[in-house]
Amino acid sequence: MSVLVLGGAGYIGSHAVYQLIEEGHQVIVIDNLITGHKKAIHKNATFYNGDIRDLHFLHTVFEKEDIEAVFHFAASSLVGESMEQPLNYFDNNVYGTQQVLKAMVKAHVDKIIFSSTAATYGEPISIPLTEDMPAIPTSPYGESKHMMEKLMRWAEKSHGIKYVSLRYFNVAGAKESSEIGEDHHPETHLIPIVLQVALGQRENITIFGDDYDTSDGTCVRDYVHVEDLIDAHLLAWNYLNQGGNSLICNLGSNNGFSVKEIIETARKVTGKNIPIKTGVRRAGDPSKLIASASKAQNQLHWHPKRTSIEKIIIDAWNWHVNHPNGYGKED
Ligand SMILES: NC(=O)c1ccc[n+]([C@@H]2O[C@H](COP(=O)([O-])OP(=O)(O)OC[C@H]3O[C@@H](n4cnc5c(N)ncnc54)[C@H](O)[C@@H]3O)[C@@H](O)[C@H]2O)c1
Ligand SMILES: O=c1ccn([C@@H]2O[C@H](COP(=O)(O)OP(=O)(O)O[C@H]3O[C@H](CO)[C@H](O)[C@H](O)[C@H]3O)[C@@H](O)[C@H]2O)c(=O)[nH]1
Repeated sequence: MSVLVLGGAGYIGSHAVYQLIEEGHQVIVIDNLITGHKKAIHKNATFYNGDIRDLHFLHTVFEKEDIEAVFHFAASSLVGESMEQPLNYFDNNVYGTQQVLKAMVKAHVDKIIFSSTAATYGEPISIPLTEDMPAIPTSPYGESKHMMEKLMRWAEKSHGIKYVSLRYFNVAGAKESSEIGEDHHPETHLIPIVLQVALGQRENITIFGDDYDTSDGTCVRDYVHVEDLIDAHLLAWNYLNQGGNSLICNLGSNNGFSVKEIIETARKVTGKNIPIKTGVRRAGDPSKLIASASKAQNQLHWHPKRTSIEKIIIDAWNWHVNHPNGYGKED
């Protein structure tokens, strides 16, 4: 039997595909390559180029392949873009997931592991964030992910589909072997941008606000290594296979780093002087996001192994040095 990875050509999905194949699983990938890269897909995966909103296409894949579980990474995921194009975000993320669930019902596939986000919480009422805190998203992106969680809940009640919704905090790093890594156009995430400055591809990094109520005035985030994150997905799948109930879980480290601390660590790792500029706050940025990771530890037995911020930045740096133009030109 096979695992179906939706969005398996993207940054996080491609790491899931590699890890699943390395652990001996058969993998089917669906991706429309809107932000993903064909070259990021493991050569032993079976690839279908298509859109999760196309129900007829999904039925064809589910009929052809013997699928036992779905790992769902396919989504639009930029907070700022979602503020400008809210309806596109609901279309791709909510309608897309609805079609996936319909196809699963028809094909009698009853397990899904799904990418959610810390953006579902909105402004934190206290730190660290626990899963029982209210979800009051401040962007259409966060709202769309919260709606996806609600779709799952009702699909479980009526159709028995079990899910684990993993609320990622800030995902960073790359596969230790540097075969795959992060390549977004445009890039908006802090760590890859800082490393592009170190590589000489950008002149400086603009810090979005240094007047927050944090130790050095810059925003604090909880960074998780992409490979640790994928470990949690495999554990979540195992948990469902053992009869576990559907679950919503944070994936973070209980630990936060400020923007300035990230830049300082990147200077040490790369040995480069990374020039900074201080800019205004970015709309919608909460000052501090730190996860309580207790639920993932207790329920999934998730114990991340690559928690030092140096390790996360070293692996990201190795990817950038070995692939200065990312995946380069597509075939
Ligand atoms: N990167 C982060 O820090 C972060 C944090 C929280 C949650 N997430 C979530 O994790 C998931 C993966 O994020 P990522 O950073 O790898 O993003 P990404 O853009 O690199 O990957 C998404 C993949 O899904 C594909 N895709 C998008 N819409 C599709 C559709 N309609 N049909 C088929 N394929 C489609 C894209 O082509 C791409 O390959 C997303 O759901 C995102 O919301 C990411
Ligand atoms: O050029 C930059 C880019 C980012 N930042 C700052 O760096 C921090 C991290 O920003 P990222 O864009 O890397 O990440 P976000 O925290 O905004 O968001 C990420 O994590 C969230 C959950 O915590 C969501 O899931 C979202 O999808 C994902 O992109 C923020 O304070 C941001 O203001 C800068 O100062 N300059």
